[in-house]
Amino acid sequence: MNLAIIGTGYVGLVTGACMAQMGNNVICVDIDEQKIDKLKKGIIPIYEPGLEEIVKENFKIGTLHFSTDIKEALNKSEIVFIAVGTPQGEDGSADLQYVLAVAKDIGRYMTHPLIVVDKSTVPVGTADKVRATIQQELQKRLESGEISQEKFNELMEFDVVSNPEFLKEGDAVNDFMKPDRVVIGADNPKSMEKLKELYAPFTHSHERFIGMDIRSAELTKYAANAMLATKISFMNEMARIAEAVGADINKVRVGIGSDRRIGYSFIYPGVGYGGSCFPKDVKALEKIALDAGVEPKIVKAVEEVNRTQREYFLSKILNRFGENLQGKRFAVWGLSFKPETDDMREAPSITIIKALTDRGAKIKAYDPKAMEEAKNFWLKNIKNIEYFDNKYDALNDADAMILVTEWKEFRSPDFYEMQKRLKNPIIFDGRNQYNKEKLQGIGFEYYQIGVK
Ligand SMILES: NC(=O)C1=CN([C@@H]2O[C@H](COP(=O)(O)OP(=O)(O)OC[C@H]3O[C@@H](n4cnc5c(N)ncnc54)[C@H](O)[C@@H]3O)[C@@H](O)[C@H]2O)C=CC1
Ligand SMILES: O=C(O)[C@H]1O[C@H](OP(=O)(O)OP(=O)(O)OC[C@H]2O[C@@H](n3ccc(=O)[nH]c3=O)[C@H](O)[C@@H]2O)[C@H](O)[C@@H](O)[C@@H]1O
Repeated sequence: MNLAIIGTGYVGLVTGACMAQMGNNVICVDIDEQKIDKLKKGIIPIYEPGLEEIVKENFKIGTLHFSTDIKEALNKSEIVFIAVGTPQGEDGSADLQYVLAVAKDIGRYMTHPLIVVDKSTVPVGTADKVRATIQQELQKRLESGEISQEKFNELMEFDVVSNPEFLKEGDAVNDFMKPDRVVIGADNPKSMEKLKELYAPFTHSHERFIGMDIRSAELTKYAANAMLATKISFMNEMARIAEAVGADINKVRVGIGSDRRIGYSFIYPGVGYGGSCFPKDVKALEKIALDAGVEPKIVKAVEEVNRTQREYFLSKILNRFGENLQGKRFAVWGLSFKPETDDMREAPSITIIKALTDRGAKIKAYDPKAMEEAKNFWLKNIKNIEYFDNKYDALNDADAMILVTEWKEFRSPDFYEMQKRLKNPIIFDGRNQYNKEKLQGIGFEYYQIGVK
């Protein structure tokens, strides 16, 4: 099929590349000219495992195109995906300005009735707003004489469908290619059939294809993210309880995860969830509920536990070194919000590094992929930070090492090399990566989450 994907970020680029890989003809559109120029030169603006290969391959064979011209892209397509950002607005709700700007463009430039698929995470009722925005633009075109009544009637056959995306960064291509499910919210059976056909190669059988009404599909996305965030906050609260009563959260995790009704995934305690989605989506769901007159007690608590989890981790460092950190140096391993990505949005490392440098500490940072992002943007205003190309070099003369992101290369480091480099053999592990007995046995002072 001929597809246009509007917004070439984490979701748009992965969707475009994977759709092209399955034999569709795809045009990826973005308003960011630099991004599109880079992509045309084969430079992938984000780090996402496996993405570069399929982008280059499909670009080369001509199934994947990049453009800043939405008009032309709409002209050549039968389905258009909206995959632009929906950041947190001032009152906590999702900011729809980018989605509605695309809807406006669609109404303005559509030359035949399109199926408009909303892939961005949006509040319940947004599909209606997208539909209304497109209709308004068509009406204007009719009134100005740009299109005839006949053409207007034809264009009004367009449809809006909800298709929330569930991929996670760091494994996005895999998630898109082999999804647990594809959710489509559509009122029109013809659009539902079309989307079923488009997604058939990804869902193999139709069992993974879940069709529903639009509002349920929109809410499904928030419910999924909030449920995953709830699991994490629950475990972070449990970790604090475990530590207070002298239990070991690592053992408790295995003890409960073995119950298939609970499962092992998303029950890893840590420094709190970050990233571009959980924080904003939990907040947006809270707003959706309040606007609908429902008090979202669990959702609020999930957010509160997450916020205070970073403080709980920080307090371990402050209890050990005191509130005044003048003259102290800390090596930080891991800056991105999770492994296998260079994304720094809402990364716990930002809060932790700011809190330490505000108290006078110097930071020696290392991350396998996110250092450029950190240096040029997210940690740009922090003076007392130095970046190293090697995880061991960051340790030299540091008072302690702080592990914030659990990249694979941190899993089994050379502890003797670490001891040689560090001023004090002290580790604050925000992701429970190591064995306490083993580390203590070789002379480390080791602090982790949920273990005294
Ligand atoms: N990042 C993720 O892992 C996931 C994100 N989502 C949702 O998908 C949506 C997109 O997220 P990301 O890909 O992370 O965002 P992003 O910020 O990486 O990319 C958005 C892109 O849209 C472009 N854009 C903005 N306005 C435009 C316009 N009028 N025309 C064309 N392009 C425009 C921006 O320049 C940017 O390149 C959000 O609603 C997010 O909540 C859903 C699932 C996973
Ligand atoms: O809507 C979205 O954008 C996406 O949000 C998350 O994906 P993502 O944020 O990319 O990454 P996750 O693997 O979910 O991690 C989110 C945060 O939770 C933390 N986490 C995760 C799992 C866990 O057990 N413990 C934990 O602290 C991670 O460190 C990270 O900071 C969801 O997993 C995706 O399904 C969803 O599509």
